Amino acid sequence: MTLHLDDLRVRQLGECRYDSPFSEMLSTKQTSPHYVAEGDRVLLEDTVSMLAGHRLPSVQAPSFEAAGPRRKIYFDPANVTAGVVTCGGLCPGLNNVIRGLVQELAVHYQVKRILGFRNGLQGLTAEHRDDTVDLTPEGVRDIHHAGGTILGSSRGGQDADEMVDTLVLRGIDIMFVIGGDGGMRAATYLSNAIRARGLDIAVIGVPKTIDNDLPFTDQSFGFQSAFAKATDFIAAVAVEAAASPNGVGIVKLMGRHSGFIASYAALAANAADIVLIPEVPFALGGADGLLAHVERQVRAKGHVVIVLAEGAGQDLLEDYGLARATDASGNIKLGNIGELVKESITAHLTAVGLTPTMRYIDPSYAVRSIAANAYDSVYCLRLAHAAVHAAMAGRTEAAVARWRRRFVHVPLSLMTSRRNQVDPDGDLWMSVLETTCQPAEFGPARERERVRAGFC
Ligand SMILES: Nc1ncnc2c1ncn2[C@@H]1O[C@H](COP(=O)(O)OP(=O)(O)OP(=O)(O)O)[C@@H](O)[C@H]1O
Ligand SMILES: O=P(O)(O)OC[C@H]1O[C@](O)(CO)[C@@H](O)[C@@H]1O
Ligand SMILES: [Mg+2]
Repeated sequence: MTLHLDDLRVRQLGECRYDSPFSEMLSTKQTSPHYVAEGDRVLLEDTVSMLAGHRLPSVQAPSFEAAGPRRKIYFDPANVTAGVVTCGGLCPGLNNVIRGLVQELAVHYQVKRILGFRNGLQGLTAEHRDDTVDLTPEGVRDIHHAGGTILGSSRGGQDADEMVDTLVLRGIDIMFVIGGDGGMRAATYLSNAIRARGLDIAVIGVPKTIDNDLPFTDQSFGFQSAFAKATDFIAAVAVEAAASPNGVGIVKLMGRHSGFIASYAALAANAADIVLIPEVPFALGGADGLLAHVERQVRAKGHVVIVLAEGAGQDLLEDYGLARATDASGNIKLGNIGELVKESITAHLTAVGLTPTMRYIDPSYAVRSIAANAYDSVYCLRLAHAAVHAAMAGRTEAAVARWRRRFVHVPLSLMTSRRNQVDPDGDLWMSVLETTCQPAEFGPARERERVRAGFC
């Protein structure tokens, strides 16, 4: 997919006529390594060869609008009502983002009315639209200490027109949607329905997901907290496996289509012998298969530690005739690859006279339900600030993201245009291979979905 400058332009509701509370502060600011001035842009690509590939002067090369406060804003803060919703799976930092949005809106822009819709997009249906929470700086003061979301979340589709009716009936001018790929898709549908009716409502997405599977963002918030927590479980399993005869430690982590949590947690723990992720298919049997490698590890070291993402090896489960079902949001329900790997290893090692001591942990919800760590807390707060500035300046159908360290506005359509995955040819996976010393492939090289490293 070749992206052009126009693909990266963000929609604006209209001319900015009101003075921003940040006007004075911005008057002397210029672009620096630590700041992108209003009107400047952030390049999509960051290598000389990728940039040169466009054969364009840098001002015409694909670039994102920089996020941040503007001197002039679109909405009159005195007349603004903002709405907030959190949707999809839990993720560390949801409460931090809610708190950041409320504080920025209320304290700096003096917005008086902020409504929290409950239980995800369900809260925007006719049935639930009046059951909102009034969000105030006092009310959200301490919420960032807790995991989850004070607003609740859910999966499952809602009618876009019904949701727009809710926004109109509740007088919403700005809607913040905090969600993953599904949430960004929902925000896009909502925006399309708003645009079709010619309404003056801004929709700003704040991308979240512990899977880190959203594109055009360096990392999604909560990811770092989640993989840090996962590291504890790998360390525990490694200790158990090392202290047991023929010890086999397995940790199954979330990661539906993307193995970022498994990869990062394995690198952080630096105790795994094998990492299995959805992006790299593997075979169980055969001289080069997973089971033979596990056997070699147990013979050589006396134990083995495996970290696997829940989405790994789903093709193997299909061989077992597993039906493909979907959840309420249309996401594929995965088969339990952890159980298959565990059972297969137990059977194999027993058959070769190495009866294993199995230590299997599936800490999924324990990893994503925690509060944000210090790094994510800062990140969430800054994303929230960027989201409020974007909305007050009349940007819409856009998400805020950090791209190559800078905060930027990304068109919603782009956020759902592809999936961020571990590139088997990229340097993250190379680090995993360097650390685990596992072979690049288990079994005959299989056809794998190519992950594109660049955008052109
Ligand atoms: N194509 C779509 N059109 C409209 N709404 C959608 C679409 N896809 C998802 N949604 C809605 O967005 C909400 C969140 O989606 P989903 O449950 O997939 O979680 P998510 O936002 O992807 O978060 P995560 O991946 O972190 O769990 C759900 O209410 C879902 O129905
Ligand atoms: O059990 P739930 O809520 O459907 O969530 C499970 C999914 O949510 C995620 O955490 C995020 O999409 C995935 O890693 C996982 O497959
Ligand atoms: Mg999702």
